[in-house]
Amino acid sequence: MNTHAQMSNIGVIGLGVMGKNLALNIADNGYHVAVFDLDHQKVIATVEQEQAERLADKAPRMLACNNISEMLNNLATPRVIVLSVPAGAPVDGVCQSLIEAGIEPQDIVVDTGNSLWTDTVEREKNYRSQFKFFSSAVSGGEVGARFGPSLMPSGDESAWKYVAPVWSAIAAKVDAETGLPIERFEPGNPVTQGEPCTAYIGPAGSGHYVKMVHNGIEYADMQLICEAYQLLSEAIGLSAQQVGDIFKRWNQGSLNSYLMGISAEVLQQQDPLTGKPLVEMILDKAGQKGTGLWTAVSSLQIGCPAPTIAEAVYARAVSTQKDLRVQLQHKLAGPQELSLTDSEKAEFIDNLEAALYCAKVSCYAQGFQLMAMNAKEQGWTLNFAEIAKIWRAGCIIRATFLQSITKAYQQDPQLANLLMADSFNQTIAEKHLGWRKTVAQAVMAGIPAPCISSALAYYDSYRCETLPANLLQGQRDFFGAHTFERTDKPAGEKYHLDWSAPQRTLSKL
Ligand SMILES: NC(=O)C1=CN([C@@H]2O[C@H](COP(=O)(O)OP(=O)(O)OC[C@H]3O[C@@H](n4cnc5c(N)ncnc54)[C@H](OP(=O)(O)O)[C@@H]3O)[C@@H](O)[C@H]2O)C=CC1
Ligand SMILES: O=C(CO)[C@H](O)[C@H](O)COP(=O)(O)O
Repeated sequence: MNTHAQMSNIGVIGLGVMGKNLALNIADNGYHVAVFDLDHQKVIATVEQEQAERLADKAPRMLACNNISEMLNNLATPRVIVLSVPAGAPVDGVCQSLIEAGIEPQDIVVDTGNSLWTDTVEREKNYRSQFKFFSSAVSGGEVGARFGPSLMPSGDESAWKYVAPVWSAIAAKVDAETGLPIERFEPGNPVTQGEPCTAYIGPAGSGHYVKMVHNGIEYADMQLICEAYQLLSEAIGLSAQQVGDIFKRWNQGSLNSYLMGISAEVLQQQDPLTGKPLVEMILDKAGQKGTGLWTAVSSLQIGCPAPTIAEAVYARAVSTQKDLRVQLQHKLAGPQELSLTDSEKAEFIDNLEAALYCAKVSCYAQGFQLMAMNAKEQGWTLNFAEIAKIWRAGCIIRATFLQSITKAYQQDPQLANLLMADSFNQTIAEKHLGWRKTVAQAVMAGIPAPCISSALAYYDSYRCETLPANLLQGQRDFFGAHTFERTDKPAGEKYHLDWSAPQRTLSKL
């Protein structure tokens, strides 16, 4: 990359939560960054933060731009411009401004937002003659963007070769042997050793698809933990503090994950206004920006079951219907509260730990299978061991567990489903009774656990050689002459029974 002293190496447009921190991270790694946002206060704040955090012996690395033309004029060529603006129309708005400001065909625009993957495919085609539209989905939130996110780049391979050194520098790092994150949260002192959590994913759109599924899994992972919280609170009456302690303990074992760790912290935070647990003062209406929904929609469109991800989206939807829940709470009959002895409570907690682990495997199995099926449809070759590897640090779903997924796909890159991997199905064999008891007790206590239970239904469905879809095909043939295949005849041969005729004759179509 050209590092002419007066020119910046990279431009960042959009200095919100992610863009500002990505810009600071890039500067920490020795690159000169030109920054722009519609809100000039954010430009000034970013430059001032770089100034405040920079070591005294270092030269400034952040250039404030008043407009996009100024940015283009101050970037070494070919120019690399990172977009960190909200997904949708703002991305095209900025691309249009870049065209008007004179961006050139060899320049590279990298969309790091949570764009819909099909939009990315279209943009790559639409902007091809004006510049190279590249994408690199990012996960890690504010802290990840600042000190090392997980990055999922895809698109033009020449663009990737050009930006790869920067991406490797700014990405989160893991220890190659253990797969554990190497973290340091010090401005001006980035982690330089270890394996970077970034890898070229594939053709345009594939990185955003993989990030979308990451977020779908994120939704399910979060909801699973929330269900555990509700079960521990309502079925056995633990306080938020006590649930936090259990989560901290689980976070030392096979359930270790960033989300488990932060959930414990949230549960144990005191409300500065009331002194009560903050979680009890937070309104139980969940927000969403769309990536979980897109994952569920994609699974339905492709016909790849991802019920736990879909249930996580529905759980957020039902949470927003607070008024209706308030009205119905006294109208709908429910069972009596569970009455458990101390030893039964201890067993309940152990079973729940097993249930969470098994449900997590089920949910990742759904996400990885979805990626595989869409990749097949799109003609992408995805490397699932690499995908699991780059999720081991930096991203929101980072977890020790991802090292086992990496190994499973390294052993068999063509694994049809994670449940086929012996490392997982053998562990589930040891734990599934706890999972089943948890679901049964949740049902008997009348406490909703849509993700824990749908993950079990998914698992059990794959244990069935025969599903009742035979009856379903019979129903379809009965009312709509939709035909059926027979178990004793070659696949593809269609049969129909004349249900309305007294003789009910069978015909081969
Ligand atoms: N927050 C997170 O944890 C994560 C977010 N993402 C994705 O990254 C992207 C950015 O997210 P985030 O930083 O949270 O969002 P923010 O809303 O915090 O920041 C977006 C910034 O872009 C600015 N902006 C909007 N339009 C333009 C434009 N045309 N030209 C210049 N600047 C513009 C906004 O300015 P203004 O406010 O004045 O409109 C704002 O400062 C989104 O796609 C998001 O989904 C991805 C991973 C994690
Ligand atoms: O991409 C992310 C992390 O990986 C974001 O945090 C995501 O925007 C969160 O999604 P939602 O607002 O729908 O919960």
